[in-house]
Amino acid sequence: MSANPPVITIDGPSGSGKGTISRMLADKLGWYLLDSGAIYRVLAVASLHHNFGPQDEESLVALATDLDVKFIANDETGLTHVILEGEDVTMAIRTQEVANQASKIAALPRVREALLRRQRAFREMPGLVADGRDMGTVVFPDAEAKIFLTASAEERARRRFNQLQEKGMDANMDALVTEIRERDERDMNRSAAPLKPAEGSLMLDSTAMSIDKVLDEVLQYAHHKLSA
Ligand SMILES: Nc1ncnc2c1ncn2[C@@H]1O[C@H](COP(=O)(O)OP(=O)(O)OP(=O)(O)O)[C@@H](O)[C@H]1O
Ligand SMILES: Nc1ccn([C@H]2C[C@H](O)[C@@H](COP(=O)(O)O)O2)c(=O)n1
Repeated sequence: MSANPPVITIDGPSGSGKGTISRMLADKLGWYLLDSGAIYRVLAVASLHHNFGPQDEESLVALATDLDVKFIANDETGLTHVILEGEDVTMAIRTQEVANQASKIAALPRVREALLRRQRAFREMPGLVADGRDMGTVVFPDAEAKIFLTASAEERARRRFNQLQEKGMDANMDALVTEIRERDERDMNRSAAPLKPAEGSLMLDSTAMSIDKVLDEVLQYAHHKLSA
C-alpha cells in the first residue's frame, strides 16, 4: 500500500447518487468523506453574497483562496453543518440557484486550481471517500479505487423531484430534466477538469438499481481493489 492514506473516488453527474453512496461507503469503512460539490456550492453562495458573477474571475479566485468555511459533523443527527463566514449555510447551499451558479464558476480553471489544496487536505488516515466530478481524474489521480456513477437524465430528474416534494417544495419534472441536461452539458464540456470517467474506473449505471444494490457492487469492488 502507498504511504498516502487510501482514497476511493466516486464521480458522476448530478443526481446519479454519488453523495448517497459516498456517505454510506465512508460509514461502512469508517473513513473520512469529501463532498467536493459542497465546496463549489459554498463558493457559489459566497459569490452571491459578495455580488461576484462568473465573469469576475479575479475576485472569485481571491474568494476561493481565502474561503472562510468550516464543515462541522453533528454525530447525533448525522448531518454535516456547513459554516460560511460564521453563518450556517447547510440548507442554503442546496438550492437550484446555487447549484447552477456553482456549475458556472466551477468552469473557471483558476478557481478550480485555488480549491485543489483545500480538497486534498481531506486525505487522512484511515482513508477518504471523495465525491465529485474530477476526483479520480484531477484531485486524486493516484486513488486506490475509482468509480463513475451515472443514471439517465429522466431518472435523475425523478429523484430530484421526489427529494423536493419530500421537503414540501414545488417542483416541475420538465424544468428539472432541462436543468439537469444544461448542467451536464456545462460540467462535461468545460475545458478545465471536465466531468468524465477516470481511466480504469468501475462504470455503474444506477438507472434501474436500488441504492442497496449500488452500495453492494461498490463495496465488492472497493474490497477487491484495496486487497490487491
Ligand atoms: N439508486 C438509486 N435509486 C433511487 N434513488 C436514488 C438512488 N441513488 C440515489 N437516489 C436518491 O436520489 C437523490 C439524489 O441522490 P444524491 O444526492 O446522492 O445524488 P448526487 O449524485 O450526489 O447529486 P448532486 O451531485 O446533485 O449532489 C437522493 O434523494 C437519493 O436518495
Ligand atoms: N468536483 C467537483 C464538484 C462539483 N463541481 C461543480 C459542478 C456541479 O454542477 C456543482 C455542484 O456540485 P454537486 O453538489 O451537485 O455535486 O459544482 C465540480 O465542478 N467539481
